Amino acid sequence: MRPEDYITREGKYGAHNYHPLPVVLQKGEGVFVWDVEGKRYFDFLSGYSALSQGHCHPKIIKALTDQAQQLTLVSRAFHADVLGEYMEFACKFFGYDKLLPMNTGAEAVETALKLARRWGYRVKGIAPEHAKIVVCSENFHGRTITIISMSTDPDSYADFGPYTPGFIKVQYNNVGGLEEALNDPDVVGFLLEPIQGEAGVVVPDEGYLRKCYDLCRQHNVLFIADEIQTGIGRTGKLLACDYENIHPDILILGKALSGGVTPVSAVFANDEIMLTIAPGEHGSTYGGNPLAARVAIAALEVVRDEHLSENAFEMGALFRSEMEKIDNPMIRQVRGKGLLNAVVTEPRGGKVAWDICLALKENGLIAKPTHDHIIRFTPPLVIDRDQMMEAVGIIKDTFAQF
Ligand SMILES: Cc1ncc(COP(=O)(O)O)c(CNc2cccc(C(=O)O)c2)c1O
Repeated sequence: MRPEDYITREGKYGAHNYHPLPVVLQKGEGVFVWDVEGKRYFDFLSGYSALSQGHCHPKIIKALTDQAQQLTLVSRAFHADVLGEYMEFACKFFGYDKLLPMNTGAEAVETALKLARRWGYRVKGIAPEHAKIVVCSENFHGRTITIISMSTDPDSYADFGPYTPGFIKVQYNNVGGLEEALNDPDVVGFLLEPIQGEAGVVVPDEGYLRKCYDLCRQHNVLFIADEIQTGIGRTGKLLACDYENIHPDILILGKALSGGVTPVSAVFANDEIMLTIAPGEHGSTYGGNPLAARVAIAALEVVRDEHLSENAFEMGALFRSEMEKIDNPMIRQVRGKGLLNAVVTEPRGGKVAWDICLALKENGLIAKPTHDHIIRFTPPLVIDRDQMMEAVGIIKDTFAQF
């Protein structure tokens, strides 16, 4: 089959809920993927930061295949030997009393919202049905109806109403907006991304996170960090919150928690919050399944043992310094932290970011625009200096074509 035949078949039998770049991938290893015709590409999207450990990392794949021949699922009706091992390992890894295991990021975000509301009623003492959660403009936390009820992006929420109530929207990176919102005594939590991923790698001002955290402390409001995209080494620290020495009351992780091998997400909190949910009040069929548990342990061990946070910090600095050398009127800004970076482009001569991504693909590197004009560059954190310089060369040569 030709690549276009694969694409046609997907379009014939699949929902049209994505607009992928016209490339059909068949194999992945480390920072590279190969298409059905055997052409190699640098993967500079990494499954939107899920593949931080690289494609098909041998240690994670071994954990998957070993466990797959042992025990894959028992449901939570029974115990499984590896679940407690994973819970202890991950809780100590991130410094929390407990975790609640789920599968997708959206499920973990929904879980965090339920924990915050439940804590608000049972601990803070908010009147029933009155709990409110503050969220940020241009947020992206997933695609469920409650989550898009928090969104300020019409592409996410239009014609999916009626919407879930109980959210106050404030301007991201604006401490005053949060301060005003926290005057409402019914607020139980503040949910944010430490760096906004889908908004186009929007990095808030230095000190923003710390000021918000301190305001939440002053008002007995839970600081809820969605680190699904920024977490687990992506920004050059284990968590983006580490840049400002903040320990979120509720931490939400997903994506790289399983190294892109199987859906694994988790919500971390200490007992005062986590134990407000009693047996039978929340969960999921696959949440915490033995396969997920074994894979997640391996994925975190890779981040630790291969020093991926530190590598992301160094390679990210190299990437941004090289990008800033490109003298091209289409480049308006280069921004990011660690290996969560983006190039903000300007349309020129009828060409836009999509055209640049098509040309990058032809030159052996795949990346995708977000919001039309922002190209996100997020390679696996295992990328080494030589690979980074080769990829930067492709990007420079491509911009030279525009
Ligand atoms: C910060 C953040 N929070 C929550 C989610 C939702 O995770 P799940 O997708 O696993 O439910 C994300 C997801 N991030 C993300 C980024 C780009 C595309 C897509 C997509 O839905 O195709 C998702 C995310 O980036």
